[in-house]
Amino acid sequence: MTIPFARPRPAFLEPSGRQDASSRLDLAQRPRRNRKSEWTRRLVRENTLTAADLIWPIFVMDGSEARTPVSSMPGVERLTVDEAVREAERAAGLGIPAIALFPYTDPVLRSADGREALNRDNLVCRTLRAIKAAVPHIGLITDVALDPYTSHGHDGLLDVDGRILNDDTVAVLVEQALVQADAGADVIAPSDMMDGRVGAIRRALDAAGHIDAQILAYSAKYASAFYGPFRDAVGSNGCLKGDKRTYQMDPANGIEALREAALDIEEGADMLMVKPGLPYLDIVYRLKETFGLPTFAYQVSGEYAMIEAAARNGWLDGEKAMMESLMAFKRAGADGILTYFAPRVAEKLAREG
Ligand SMILES: NCc1[nH]cc(CCC(=O)O)c1CC(=O)O
Ligand SMILES: [Mg+2]
Repeated sequence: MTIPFARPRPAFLEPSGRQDASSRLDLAQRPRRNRKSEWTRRLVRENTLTAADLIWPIFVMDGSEARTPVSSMPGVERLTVDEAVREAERAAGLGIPAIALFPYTDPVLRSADGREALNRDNLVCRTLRAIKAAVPHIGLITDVALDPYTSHGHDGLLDVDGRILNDDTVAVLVEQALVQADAGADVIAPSDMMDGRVGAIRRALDAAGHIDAQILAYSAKYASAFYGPFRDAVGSNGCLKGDKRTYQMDPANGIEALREAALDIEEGADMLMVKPGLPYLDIVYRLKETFGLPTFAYQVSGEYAMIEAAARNGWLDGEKAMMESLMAFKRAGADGILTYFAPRVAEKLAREG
């Protein structure tokens, strides 16, 4: 009996190991040809990842000559200012263009109004000055939001009923941005998701003479479970009451991200950020396609933790997963990635050329 379309002799039965001509498909296009060996795979590769694509977020803390591990982010440590300077030197040597600073604020310095954010001698300002003095050529990015400084863990001010006061918060964020720019921040990155803060910050920076201070707007920042380990790292987990869904975006929304970005651009944003990263690659793609501004993605703490945890359990190849995840951002159109993997990736790229 003949079976329609069946091949008389499957190729794998040929003792020579060669394909039997009668089993050959008549294909004009065989995309696999371009993948047949490493040289051609390299030749046809559409995207590349280099150290210049990386922004390294680091956690700073008070004290000197010390590092403390962040338990939910294996391999990540909080650094005292002097150690942060050392790491900034290392990053610059590896070709990483910029560092983003996040402070672990002593609980006694946290208050309902987050006033430590405006202290010209706070941890972030001291770190900015120390790195600027020692490593003048690395870009310094600071986060504008009140959550590292508030006793309730929210990014803004609350009224008596626990509601966020948008416009009063913006007034404080403007002051926070000025304090950071005065201390040497090159890029001001509002991550708070208040309405109107980019415009207010732009006007205030310009009025104060910080015309060249860039604004990296966290335009599409989602209310995400993937920030958990970060809140550990900056010590706001214990104090956060409720959630951030009245200001951070609903993970179900995509078109809204376009609107948020359009507003931030009108208000003066130089660069856009999408956060988290991997679960929101569609947003990265749409923002880049629609606006064409430099667009970054934040591979957040939970994304880092997932890869690290699986790798440390032997469940996946951590280094390969790290590289693949970062390449995915480039493929989606990101100009760069904020990632806790930054120094590891840069070292790997330097090793492998
Ligand atoms: N302004 C807060 C802020 N800035 C960066 C992150 C998260 C980054 C990460 O998870 O790595 C958060 C967390 C939050 O919104 O609660
Ligand atoms: Mg907005």
